Amino acid sequence: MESSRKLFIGGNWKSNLTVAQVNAHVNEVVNTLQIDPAKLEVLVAPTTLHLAQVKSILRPDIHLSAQSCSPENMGAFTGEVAASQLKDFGVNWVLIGHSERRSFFGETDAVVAKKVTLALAHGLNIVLCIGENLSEREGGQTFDVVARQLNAVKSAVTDWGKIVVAYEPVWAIGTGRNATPEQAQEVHVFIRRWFTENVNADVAASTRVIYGGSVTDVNARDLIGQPDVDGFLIGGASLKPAFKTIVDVSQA
Ligand SMILES: O=C[C@H](O)COP(=O)(O)O
Repeated sequence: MESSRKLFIGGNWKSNLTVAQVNAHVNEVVNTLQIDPAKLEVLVAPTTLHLAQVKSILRPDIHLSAQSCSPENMGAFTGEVAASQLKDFGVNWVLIGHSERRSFFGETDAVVAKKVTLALAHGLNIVLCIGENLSEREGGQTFDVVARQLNAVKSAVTDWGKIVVAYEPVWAIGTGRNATPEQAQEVHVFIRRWFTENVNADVAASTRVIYGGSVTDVNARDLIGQPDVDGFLIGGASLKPAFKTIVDVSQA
């Protein structure tokens, strides 16, 4: 990355870790990260069940995030946690639109937009996840899919300053097959152009666009070297000591 945008690295723990493992990982890895606050913001997203535990031990300079929020306000919605409840509890970030929510739990673009509306209404910051699946990439539809997913939230977003966009090609998530630096850069440039054409040049220049999909301590350096890759959303490697190495090489 070569810009005035501050780097952003998120660890999405997905549906992983026990209570004991959460304690060990926060104490031994997350809380020992070396973070230059002028250069980098770091976020961790444990399961909803572990938010309280992590909140009680996490370093205050690291953002705590939920992995999802309800598309509805508080009320009779069994199993859901409302954006207002996250905010009330002291969680200021939420991941929205992750491909696992979209593909395994049927979250449509419309549901994603409802969540974005409520999250912003209640003052949350959002990591908005977008990206194409393998057949869409092979069919040459990557830009169409990414544009469709951005168009779906456009009218819901009242403040792009509260949003980090995570480009996560589905075919790269958890597969060990990361996008090449050139593939990531190409889509990030497209996303920035979408901002120029659909929002404005300031938002295009200032919005962080991070990459997710099989990021490791081995490939992070090359990916972060791309001018429009502003950081990472990391799944598997965020559960390991490799997270520390990724943070280190990204700031170097
Ligand atoms: O949210 C994170 C992404 O799904 C990437 O997961 P991964 O690093 O395990 O491929």
